[in-house]
Amino acid sequence: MKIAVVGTGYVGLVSGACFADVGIEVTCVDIDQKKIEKLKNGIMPIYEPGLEEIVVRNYKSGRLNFSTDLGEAIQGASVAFIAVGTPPGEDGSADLKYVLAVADEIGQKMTDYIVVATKSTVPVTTGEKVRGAIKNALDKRGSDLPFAVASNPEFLKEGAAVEDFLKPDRIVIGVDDERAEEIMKRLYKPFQLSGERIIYMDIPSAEMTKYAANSMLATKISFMNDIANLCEKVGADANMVRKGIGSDPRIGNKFIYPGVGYGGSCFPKDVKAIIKTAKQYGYDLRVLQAVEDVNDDQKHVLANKVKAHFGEDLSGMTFAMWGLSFKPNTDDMREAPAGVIIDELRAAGATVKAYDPVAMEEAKEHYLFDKVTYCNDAYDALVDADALLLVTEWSEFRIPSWEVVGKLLKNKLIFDGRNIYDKKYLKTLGFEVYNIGTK
Ligand SMILES: NC(=O)C1=CN([C@@H]2O[C@H](COP(=O)(O)OP(=O)(O)OC[C@H]3O[C@@H](n4cnc5c(N)ncnc54)[C@H](O)[C@@H]3O)[C@@H](O)[C@H]2O)C=CC1
Ligand SMILES: O=C(O)[C@H]1O[C@H](OP(=O)(O)OP(=O)(O)OC[C@H]2O[C@@H](n3ccc(=O)[nH]c3=O)[C@H](O)[C@@H]2O)[C@H](O)[C@@H](O)[C@@H]1O
Repeated sequence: MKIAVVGTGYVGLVSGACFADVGIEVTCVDIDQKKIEKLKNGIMPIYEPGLEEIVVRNYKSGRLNFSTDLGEAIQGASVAFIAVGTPPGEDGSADLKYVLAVADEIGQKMTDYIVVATKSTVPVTTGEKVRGAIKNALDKRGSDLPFAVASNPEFLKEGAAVEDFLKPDRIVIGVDDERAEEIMKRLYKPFQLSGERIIYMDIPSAEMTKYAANSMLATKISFMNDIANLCEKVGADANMVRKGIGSDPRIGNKFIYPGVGYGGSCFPKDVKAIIKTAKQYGYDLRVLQAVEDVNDDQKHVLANKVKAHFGEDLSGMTFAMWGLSFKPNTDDMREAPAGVIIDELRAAGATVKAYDPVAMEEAKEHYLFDKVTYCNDAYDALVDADALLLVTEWSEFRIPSWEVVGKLLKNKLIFDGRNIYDKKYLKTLGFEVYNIGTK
């Protein structure tokens, strides 16, 4: 079986490599020539654990190819996945220009029946727009080649993307064409090792499922951040409360970790987009508006604690920051809370020395530029700093040498934005620790 994956980013590259790994012939397509050249030379454009190994292995075996030529890639392919970005437009709605450009190009270049499956996160009705764009392009050619559209939203998490793709909780397929359903069933057979994991539904429901899933997860996080902030005020311990509620399977113990707010390329944009969709239909998603508001505020919580300790004016002060990426195990800086915290500290007159195990190049080139001093290692960031701010919970930050930390910092003072440090233990070592609602 042969497929094309158009858009070779976090989702397209991982999906393409994983499909190739189970024996499918895959061509990953991108308009970014440099990215394609890098991949052909075994250089990964993103950091994702386990990705390099399966990309290189499958490229060498010939099952995985990289190209900038969409027309060639879809020749003989049963499915063309659209996996390009859907960034927020100015009004918060998902910008579909990349998705529809690909649909148009497929319509221009297809030569046989093909299933065009949208993997990008797209609002309800996009399936119809994709169908329209392909049909339009075919009409312009005077062609009536048959095709089908499908919605196949992706649920992988960055930092665990390969694992998530190879062992999905579920595979959602929105489809309204029997032939297309059969093709998708065959394609996903290798991922169904234990039991039936495909959920078939109509296309709008599949599109909505993706937004509902991300919105629910974002809701859990904002809810817990709100509760943790209250815990702090009333003298309760958010860690204990988290354990206490998480043990109820109806609530579950995942995604209820308070912190400095959710970031990343998806929760912020998808929550905005679904709110916008609802507005277009005259409906107010009040819960999700609150989720977004709480998250916007939560990104300021750590800097506010710094100011509550030192005062509003931080002129001449230096802060060490451990972690820049929006979560561990990724170099992705999109909507990373670190950016908001850095801006706030700088606006109050402070300077920031930062260290992140993998995201510093990305931060330097695309997001933070020269807003911070980038350090060689975690300890280097502490030299002459007035306090340490833990922003991303990379494993290597969990058990540092407290003796060294205490010697390098000017004050034994820590602002722990992810609740990874034991406040009581550190107190015995002479550290003062502020965190998100735990004792
Ligand atoms: N990043 C993630 O963890 C997840 C993302 N998604 C969704 O998947 C979609 C893609 O997200 P990412 O992979 O993060 O985006 P990305 O920005 O990493 O990658 C998109 C790629 O598409 C390419 N592209 C743009 N226009 C093109 C065209 N006309 N032809 C060929 N290539 C083109 C870009 O050059 C880029 O390499 C988004 O809708 C996102 O919401 C869904 C689940 C997880
Ligand atoms: O649509 C997407 O792109 C993806 O969005 C999220 O994945 P991702 O953004 O990669 O990472 P998450 O692990 O979900 O973390 C998102 C943010 O929430 C924060 N978070 C997560 C969990 C938690 O308990 N507390 C918390 O603050 C993380 O620090 C991070 O900033 C979803 O988990 C994926 O299922 C989905 O496919």
